[in-house]
Amino acid sequence: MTSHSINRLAHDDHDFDVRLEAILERSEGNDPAIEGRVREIIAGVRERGDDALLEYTNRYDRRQAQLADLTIPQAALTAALDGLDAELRAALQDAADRVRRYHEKQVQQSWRYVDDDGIELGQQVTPLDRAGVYVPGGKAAYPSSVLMNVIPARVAGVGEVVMVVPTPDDQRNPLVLAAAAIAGVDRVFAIGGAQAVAALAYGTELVPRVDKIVGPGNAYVAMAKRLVFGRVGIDMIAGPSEVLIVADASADPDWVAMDLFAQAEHDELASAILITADADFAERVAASIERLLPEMERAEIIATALRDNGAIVTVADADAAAALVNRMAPEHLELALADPEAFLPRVRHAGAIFLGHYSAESLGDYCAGPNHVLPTSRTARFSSPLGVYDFQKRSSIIGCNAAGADKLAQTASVLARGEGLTAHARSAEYRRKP
Ligand SMILES: NC(=O)c1ccc[n+]([C@@H]2O[C@H](COP(=O)([O-])OP(=O)(O)OC[C@H]3O[C@@H](n4cnc5c(N)ncnc54)[C@H](O)[C@@H]3O)[C@@H](O)[C@H]2O)c1
Ligand SMILES: N[C@H](CO)Cc1c[nH]c[nH+]1
Ligand SMILES: [Zn+2]
Repeated sequence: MTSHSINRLAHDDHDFDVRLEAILERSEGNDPAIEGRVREIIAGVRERGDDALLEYTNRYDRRQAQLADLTIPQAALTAALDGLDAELRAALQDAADRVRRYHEKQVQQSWRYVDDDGIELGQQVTPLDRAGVYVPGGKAAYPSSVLMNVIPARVAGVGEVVMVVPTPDDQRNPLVLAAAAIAGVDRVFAIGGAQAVAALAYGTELVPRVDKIVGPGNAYVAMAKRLVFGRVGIDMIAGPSEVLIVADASADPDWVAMDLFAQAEHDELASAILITADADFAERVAASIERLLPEMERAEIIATALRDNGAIVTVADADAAAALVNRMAPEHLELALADPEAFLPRVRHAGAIFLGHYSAESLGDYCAGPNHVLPTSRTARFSSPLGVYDFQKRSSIIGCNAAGADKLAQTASVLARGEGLTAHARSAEYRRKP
């Protein structure tokens, strides 16, 4: 064992399952203490509106704000964009263009058809009236998350896009504001955490109530979204970042180590796991980790994340690797393999899949085009990347003529009487031919 920085597991260890589950669970964020605090914050905002919003903002973001400071005016967004260094502005614009082009392919259209009985059926697609976008900002600023959240909403045709972003220590991030200008946000509030989610869900005098809240965030944000779901829609639970890399000896150990670091540097709760069937390659990645870690600017965060939620797992073969991938249902899956296409059909659960040595997750995080807001904590088993479809709703369309209604009413009245619902039955029977 050359590595002290990351957990080492072998699939045939007697305690493999227990250790793996412990590692995976740690980053799931189901801490009862967090739930208790978030419930309190939500109740505070519901009951005391802006007073509570301001109080929690000053407490948790270490601010000395007045209520007026919680609104970031459009002029500040434009000024941030105008003040941006040319290279940064071009990069933001390039990323925005790529993200828009990808998401335009996701637009769902309304459709209709006439069935054999002359009944017109269909689905009408409409955008949300108002969406709330959470942009994380506690430990790092995420202009890329502004683009990833707002552009699909705009492509869907959402009426109003309201963005919230925490502003710790009263420091606004100009790149985040510039991204909001490029993406076309309608209103921005300098608030974050559970209090921002509660304000968007219930509305306060300052913050308008939205129909759906989207966007990633830390354990407080994820818990708040869970708790307001039903009152408003939510996209998914997108918590701390995760990467799972399946690699063989054709991969460069330094590239693999850096890709693990890239997600570990987000957060102490981030998860970074390598699976390989090559024990010698596992040793080489472990050595790369030891050598490269001290060079990292965020070495402390990376070291904690690797120690708590990181692992190098050695398995017998590709079948065992595939079974583990689907069990972990990772947010990001890198297939750093000589033949990634051969492995791809085995993958059933993953938020985003990166094929081959050149498809680094970091490229997808910023600018490849697909969304970087992805299901975490194994929710890729039932949930998908954020997309235009999250901002569109569907209404069913049913249009009967007299002949079609006569046909349907026969079936409907029989079933309604079977259910003992006579008003339903008679309503249907009125539509029958005399
Ligand atoms: N899945 C994705 O697409 C994606 C993208 C970017 C970032 N992320 C993840 O988002 C997360 C961002 O987390 P972050 O912390 O940097 O920013 P954040 O905006 O999610 O959280 C900051 C807020 O947390 C609240 N908070 C912090 N400590 C608290 C406490 N003790 N009690 C109550 N509230 C508290 C504060 O209100 C603060 O405003 C990271 O885990 C990162 O991995 C995910
Ligand atoms: N890896 C994060 C979650 O998908 C996205 C991100 C933003 N900036 C850098 N990375
Ligand atoms: Zn990232």
